[in-house]
Amino acid sequence: MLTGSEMGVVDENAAALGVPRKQLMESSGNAVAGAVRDLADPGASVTIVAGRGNNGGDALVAARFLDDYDLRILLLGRPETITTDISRENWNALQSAEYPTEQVRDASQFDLGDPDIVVDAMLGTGINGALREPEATAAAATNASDAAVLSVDVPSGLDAEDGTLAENAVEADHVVTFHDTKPGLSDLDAGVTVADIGIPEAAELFVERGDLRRLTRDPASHKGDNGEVLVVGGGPYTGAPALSAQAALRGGADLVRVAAPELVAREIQGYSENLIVRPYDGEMLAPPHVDRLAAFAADHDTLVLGPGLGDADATLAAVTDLLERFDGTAVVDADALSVVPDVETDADLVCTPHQGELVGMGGETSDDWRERADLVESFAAELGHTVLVKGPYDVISDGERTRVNRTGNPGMTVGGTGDVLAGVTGALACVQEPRHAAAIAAHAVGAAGDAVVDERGYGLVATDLLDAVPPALWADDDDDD
Ligand SMILES: NC(=O)C1=CN([C@@H]2O[C@H](COP(=O)(O)OP(=O)(O)OC[C@H]3O[C@@H](n4cnc5c(N)ncnc54)[C@H](O)[C@@H]3O)[C@@H](O)[C@H]2O)[C@@H](O)CC1
Ligand SMILES: [K+]
Repeated sequence: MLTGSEMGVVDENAAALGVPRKQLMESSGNAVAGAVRDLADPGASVTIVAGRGNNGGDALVAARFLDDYDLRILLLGRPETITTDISRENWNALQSAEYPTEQVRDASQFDLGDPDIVVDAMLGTGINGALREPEATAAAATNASDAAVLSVDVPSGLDAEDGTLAENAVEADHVVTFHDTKPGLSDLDAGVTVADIGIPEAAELFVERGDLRRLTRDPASHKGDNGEVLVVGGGPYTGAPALSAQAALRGGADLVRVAAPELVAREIQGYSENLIVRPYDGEMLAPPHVDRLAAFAADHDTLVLGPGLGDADATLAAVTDLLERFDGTAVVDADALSVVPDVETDADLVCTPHQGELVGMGGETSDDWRERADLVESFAAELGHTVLVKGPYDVISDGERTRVNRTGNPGMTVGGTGDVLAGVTGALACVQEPRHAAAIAAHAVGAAGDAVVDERGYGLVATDLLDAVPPALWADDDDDD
């Protein structure tokens, strides 16, 4: 099952793979026509009630496949108010080809007549709230008629995010939905058909720009609403935690703090005035620090644990202890990864190993990315956490669902890029499910690296990625919806 917004992600991923939505609309329309044929023989009267969005567009396409039926095509509203280019193009095609179209300029003009079939294409996944006019009147007339009602994608009035049905929704007898079923459809007293509209499986497997649609930023949000990240790192190394923390800021977090040993805290602060550094005594993380750190960590949305910590026994013991006392989301990277297989924690972990670290954790790898994807999935299931294995094809899995990211380039084998990835993942995990955070971060950091190399060639360094992360996350690349 896919929600309406998940469907938007998949559909834009399909476009990124070269299968644009207009092609999908053609398939959807064909599927709608097929469903009409299943209900009545040629010659039957079919009234298409089309809204102004892409749901209506699907039915406008269907009309061209139903030349042997007695058609009426009603557009709810004026053609100038059609909301998408592809729907408008399909409307214009019907005009040019002299199909029997009519415009319903306001609800009082709506006359459904007495057709054998009503194709309900008023509203699909783009609905918001109860039906407004003229859809409300059209839905009431549809519900009152004796016609068989075939709804396109969802009955108009069904919210495909949560499956709730508006009180004035269309009462469908049949639904032809696209690609996958939607929330709420199984509760209806209607026959539901799922039509394959030619979305490649890769649109769900590969992380593509459609995944960036999950990122939203509330215009009314306040400092903190977009995430507070605590980076626990540093000791033997200072650059790594500074990179992760700056990357978390570039990844959209509001507040990023670094907890680091006193010995190196000033040095870490010295890299950037954007960082807030909280020192703890000594020169490396050790068990006596955990009490204070655990309390501090609880005030943050996510923890990024590992960058530059080193692998001293005392440090790893402290990492274990900290994870056992934490119940939020933690991105675990670098030396901290080695404790994960044995740790008992209520936290949701996102582990970000490269293939060497994966093997060190007890996972298996393979040169073949498909095989590796399967291995990572099993390993994530075994751990009970999300795993992002870095490589030319990054594999992200929570043990049940597995994604593959293909951005990035050989210039990114340089040190520090993993710290950047951990930081961006930590930021995104403040506002996304862990698996989405990891997938989007892998995609964006890889794309940032690609942008830097496109511009300047190889020889990139990790700090180059920082500036390139925001456009890779938020640049609006949307073509047509
Ligand atoms: N996303 C996808 O993968 C695909 C989507 N397709 C179709 O596109 C549909 C979604 O299209 P859109 O996003 O354009 O949205 P819709 O066609 O569902 O509706 C959008 C329009 O409805 C208006 N509207 C919203 N709430 C309303 C309410 N309560 N009362 C009256 N009007 C309201 C909006 O202002 C907007 O003009 C899907 O349901 C499906 O039929 C297909 O063409 C193929 C692929
Ligand atoms: K509909």
